Amino acid sequence: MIASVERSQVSGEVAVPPSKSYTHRAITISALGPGGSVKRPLLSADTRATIAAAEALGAEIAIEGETLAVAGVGGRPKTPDNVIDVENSGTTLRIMAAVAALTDGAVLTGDASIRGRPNGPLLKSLNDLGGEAFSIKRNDCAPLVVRGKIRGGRTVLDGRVSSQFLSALLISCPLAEDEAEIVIDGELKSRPYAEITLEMLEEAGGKVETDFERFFIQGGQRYHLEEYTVPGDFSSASYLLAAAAVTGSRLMVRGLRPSRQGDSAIVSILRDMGAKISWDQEKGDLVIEGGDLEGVEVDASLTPDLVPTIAVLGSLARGKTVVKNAEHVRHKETDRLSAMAMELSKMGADIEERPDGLVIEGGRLEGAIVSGHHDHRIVMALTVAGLAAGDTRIDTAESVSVSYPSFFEDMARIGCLVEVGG
Ligand SMILES: O=C(O)C1=C[C@@H](OP(=O)(O)O)[C@@H](O)[C@H](O)C1
Ligand SMILES: C=C(OP(=O)(O)O)C(=O)O
Repeated sequence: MIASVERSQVSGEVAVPPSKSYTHRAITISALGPGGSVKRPLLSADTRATIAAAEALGAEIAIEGETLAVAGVGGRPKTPDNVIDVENSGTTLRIMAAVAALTDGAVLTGDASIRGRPNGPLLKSLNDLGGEAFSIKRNDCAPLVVRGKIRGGRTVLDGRVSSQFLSALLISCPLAEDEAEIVIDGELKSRPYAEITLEMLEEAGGKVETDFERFFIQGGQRYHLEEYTVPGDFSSASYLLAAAAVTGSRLMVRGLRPSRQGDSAIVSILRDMGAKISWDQEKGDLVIEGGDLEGVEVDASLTPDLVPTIAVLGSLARGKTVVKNAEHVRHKETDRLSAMAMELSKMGADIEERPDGLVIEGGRLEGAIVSGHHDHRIVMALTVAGLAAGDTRIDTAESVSVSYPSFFEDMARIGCLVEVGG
């Protein structure tokens, strides 16, 4: 589908969708215990893939209005009858591969993007912990074959590629028989996502001891996540906030309470760039007023999903914006450093791709025909660019369903001139 965006202002108020990362974890951890209810979950393509995978592993999950009623497996996931298709969701692939390593085994695969994303460190660790796991094509990518059962033991995990490998092991190891020790090699990228995993495990009674270099996990644990309400998503919020910032508009964004989500850094990044922000943290209401923006330097190690948004903000700000420490942003739905450099260049941006980031000399953007690369975050970021530039067409717009299915409806409701069709 093509999204056509015209120059426009935004106004009024909008509520952010629920967090994708918390929803994945709430479903999985609830499904691994006796079950319970997950309230206000994000229902998107990625989280539906997690629901389907949890069902394949023996849980029963019913969507009842704004709640998921989960009947769990009580610590013993069952061997799936069929291949698990995670579609476009890296989080689902990594977490469910480790959960499948508690069963007799499974085959996991997904769409073309998933079949190009790396899993080497996770496969190594599952083998170190007593399981058997390999990539059919021997390229570390899906299709993956996982055979049980991990028992425990010690493994060294490369932290530089994705935190999802660690999150996956943190969720599965407590249910294995013996104690496990995970030692992180190199800088742990995207650490806040591992912190979200630990927070959710703690909610469910799971215990992990760590100084973030080593993780000690007792075996034979059980989870119980009786009821959990999913918080708002700061990565999704970044597009709404950026839309106000680049168009000089005033917007109230609701559903944003302080959170472990690393992407809550979007608030301080926008402040640093010169946007006026007032935030009632208790209510979760944030009011932003855009205007002239200044370039910033951002270390994206902890916040990879903000990079497309920051690239657009930097292209429209005065002066230089530098994004660094973002090598891992190349291993997402697409290589997002290369995709953003390519597409924003078509809109007239002065943007240079570096091995670990982007250097942008801000200025104006012009309308153009651009590609969303089948990547939800590229599509949403380019929509924001189109709001400032006008006359912009973005292909593969349907991919917003991965994390923010009502994105275009929400944008239209706050005044964005956008039409989706074809
Ligand atoms: O665990 C998670 O929920 C996620 C972890 C991050 O990935 P990496 O750890 O691979 O950087 C992030 O980019 C992704 O959108 C969601
Ligand atoms: C990279 C993302 O998710 P995942 O890794 O789950 O595909 C994302 O949502 O930007």
